[in-house]
Amino acid sequence: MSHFPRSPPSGIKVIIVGAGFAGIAAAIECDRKGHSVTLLEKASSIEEITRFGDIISFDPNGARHFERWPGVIEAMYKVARKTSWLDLYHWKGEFVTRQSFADEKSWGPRINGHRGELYDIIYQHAKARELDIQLSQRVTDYFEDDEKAGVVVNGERMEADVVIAAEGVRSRGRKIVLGFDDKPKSSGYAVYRCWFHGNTIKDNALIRHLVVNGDTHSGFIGPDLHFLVSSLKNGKEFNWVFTHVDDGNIEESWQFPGKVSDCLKYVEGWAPVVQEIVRSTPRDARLIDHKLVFRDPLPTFISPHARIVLIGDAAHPFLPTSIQGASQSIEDGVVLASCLELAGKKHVQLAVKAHEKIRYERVHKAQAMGVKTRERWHKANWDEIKKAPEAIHLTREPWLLNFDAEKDCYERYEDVAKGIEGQRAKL
Ligand SMILES: Cc1cc2nc3c(=O)[nH]c(=O)nc-3n(C[C@H](O)[C@H](O)[C@H](O)COP(=O)(O)OP(=O)(O)OC[C@H]3O[C@@H](n4cnc5c(N)ncnc54)[C@H](O)[C@@H]3O)c2cc1C
Repeated sequence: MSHFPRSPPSGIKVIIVGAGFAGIAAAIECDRKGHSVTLLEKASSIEEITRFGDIISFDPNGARHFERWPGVIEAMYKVARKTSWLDLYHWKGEFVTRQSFADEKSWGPRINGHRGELYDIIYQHAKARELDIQLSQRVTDYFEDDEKAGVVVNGERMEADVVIAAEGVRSRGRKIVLGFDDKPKSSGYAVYRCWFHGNTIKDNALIRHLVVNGDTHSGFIGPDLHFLVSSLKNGKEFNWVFTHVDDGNIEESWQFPGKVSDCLKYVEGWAPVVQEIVRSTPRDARLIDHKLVFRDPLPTFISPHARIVLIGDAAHPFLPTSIQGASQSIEDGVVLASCLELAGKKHVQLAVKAHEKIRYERVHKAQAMGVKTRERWHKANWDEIKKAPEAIHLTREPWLLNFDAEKDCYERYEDVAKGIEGQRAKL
């Protein structure tokens, strides 16, 4: 048993499928709340999980939970970007506005950094907690009845009180929850993403300012495209991403290679700085073209017997412009673990139903914000923006960001649970 603070054992056995941010956060939170956890991940090594990806963002509503995992937030601060602003430019290069996030300090920490590095910090914490994390475990099926739930993994059945399906956008858990196979659709957008050493451009007169003045964070907004650039670790590392209209061919993978020549076509006529950033991408840099999938909001996150729960991208994939995908996936684990703690082993199904009630509306409200920001950016009316530049600021609302999912759950659980029981009594 690890030395980290932990509630008394609840006797609740939880299987979690997928050790992405949603799964690993749920595992840590379940451990904190005294549940017994097995985390199954199909990747065969931690390197396989951390190898892919680039910039990822946790807003205060997500990152505040890292403060409760000893040592995690301190380690993250060392590798995270140290900016408290976003500089926004017209696509031809004219500076428009600086959005400051400094006032949000009291809402909690903001963490923006390399997905692999941040993940590794959480993973090491999970290991230090002595969690049962099993790699090379590809779950192929789910089952449940009124008494238990389980998974089929490597041909074997494994059972628990609750199963959490956290396998990302291609979740197999969706089938048992929805009752049918829900195929992803193209969102009509894709993202080119790239990360390389800041040194590569430190002698390039046109763009060196992006890496020789400490950390930076800028966005260039144009018709149907936005281009975000940032530097971290005092300019030692550099990354750019841009969302663009896509042909609808969904290759739902983070490994689809992109080409600089293709990227340049999208930014033809854009500010010389933007074109130079793309042109300067080293040949050996990891440049990927990630097709964004669209999924209709699910009618439910939980299975008919309320013993299997979808969390993270499996339940609700987010657009990058929402900047909430990762944070909401952390909130999911926090709320589910808390509901199970408050309900106790005898009322696991009530806990699962309460989790859904607590999460459903908030998650969908947050999802809708990503669409709004993308529309405001891609269809910007520049005459109007000249008069009121803050019209292209990211929407930063306290209901979403100044929010403690654990506290909220502790406060609301009893009422929510009573509501569910009341409804059942009426049937
Ligand atoms: C490789 C990768 C790179 C990414 N890079 C970025 C990025 O750079 N920036 C960004 O903003 N977002 C990125 N994302 C998405 C981001 O991590 C998620 O949107 C968000 O963090 C929610 O995470 P999640 O845990 O729900 O899903 P995911 O992060 O997709 O994690 C799902 C996990 O489940 C595992 N899994 C899937 N199927 C099974 C199965 N049948 N059995 C067992 N395990 C299974 C997967 O291997 C994966 O580890 C990336 C996702 C992945 C998988």
